[in-house]
Amino acid sequence: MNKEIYDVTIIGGGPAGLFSAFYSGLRNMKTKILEYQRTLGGKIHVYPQKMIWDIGGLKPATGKEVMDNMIFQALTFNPTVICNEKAEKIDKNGDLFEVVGSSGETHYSKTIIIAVGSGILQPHELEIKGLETENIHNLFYTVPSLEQFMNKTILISGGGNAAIDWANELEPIAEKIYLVYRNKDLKGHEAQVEKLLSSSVECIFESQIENLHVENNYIKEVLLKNSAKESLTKLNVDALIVNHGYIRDRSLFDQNKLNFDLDEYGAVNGSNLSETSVPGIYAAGDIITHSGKLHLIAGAFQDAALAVNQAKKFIDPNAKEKAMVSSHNERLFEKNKDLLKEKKILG
Ligand SMILES: Cc1cc2nc3c(=O)[nH]c(=O)nc-3n(C[C@H](O)[C@H](O)[C@H](O)COP(=O)(O)OP(=O)(O)OC[C@H]3O[C@@H](n4cnc5c(N)ncnc54)[C@H](O)[C@@H]3O)c2cc1C
Repeated sequence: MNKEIYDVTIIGGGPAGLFSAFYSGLRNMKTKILEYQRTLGGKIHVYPQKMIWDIGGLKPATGKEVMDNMIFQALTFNPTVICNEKAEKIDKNGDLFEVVGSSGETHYSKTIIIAVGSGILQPHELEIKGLETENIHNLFYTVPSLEQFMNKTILISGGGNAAIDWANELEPIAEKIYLVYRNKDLKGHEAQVEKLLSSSVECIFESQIENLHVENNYIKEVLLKNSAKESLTKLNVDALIVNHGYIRDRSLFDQNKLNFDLDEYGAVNGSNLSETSVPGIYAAGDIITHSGKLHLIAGAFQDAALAVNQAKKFIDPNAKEKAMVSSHNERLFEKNKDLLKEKKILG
């Protein structure tokens, strides 16, 4: 059997995995990315139309714009990308790591970067006794585009950050927004909660969805039950958006034959150089916790560059500690010439 061996296999194609792929290319490493979802981008797929302000040097951009740029950058050095592939377990055989994927394929690698974020995220689905909800066309678990909700009457169910953010973002364009939450106090960031409570969004607290009236696979009416008063209210809606949190699949660590040091929440206890407790395996992004951890995209980038530098040294102890800055990096010389010509700086 022909075993294709990679210098680094990156598990997860979100911000941490994507920047790891760019950086490992910069360091001339043969790179593979494994991603469970159909497409790269990670959890930014949950908020493609939210504005992101806190990435250094970048103008405010939507999640989708940031994601597209990160994917473009990650592909600079042509890594092998395998989507629809869940990494199910990691073993070690001699000097090589073996990642077993859901396709049945084994991926061979000298080092690994774990960039699985909070794991594979699946939304908690709405459960109504006796009702199949799968084929309902106007029931949503994410907001793929704001436009489709223009001038619509929308009910949002949930009281966490995502539900509150969606309500705030849809408020200026929707006809009417209701937000229903089973508790009294919303759980989101203070500023966003304040914004919501002073907006036209009608909040219905201590209430939950009791039933849906569905015609031809479209919800026409939602029945809400108030748990304090035991009363029922009917709402006519054009769309229902549900955010009741996510199921996080971190089964990659279930067998944990390699003895990863994990914290009580299942995150990898690592060093602030992105090392895990297993030599040759590094971690980056939301999955790793260390004393300098920054749970932002910018923090994922820093973890990723450090993880790649450590992986490079693991394979070749004589390798330089870090890559040359990109403006001097020899792998970019030719590309730089073309870009400078495009910008008419070079003739
Ligand atoms: C609503 C919301 C708004 C946010 N806003 C901002 C913001 O404005 N600015 C900011 O800096 N940050 C923001 N964040 C945080 C930011 O999105 C995360 O810090 C960042 O996505 C972490 O990147 P990651 O690559 O570590 O993980 P993720 O983005 O979660 O990517 C992990 C990837 O790994 C894949 N994966 C998981 N397990 C496996 C497996 N076993 N096999 C194969 N693939 C697997 C997943 O499918 C996923 O694609 C926000 C987060 C949320 C939820």
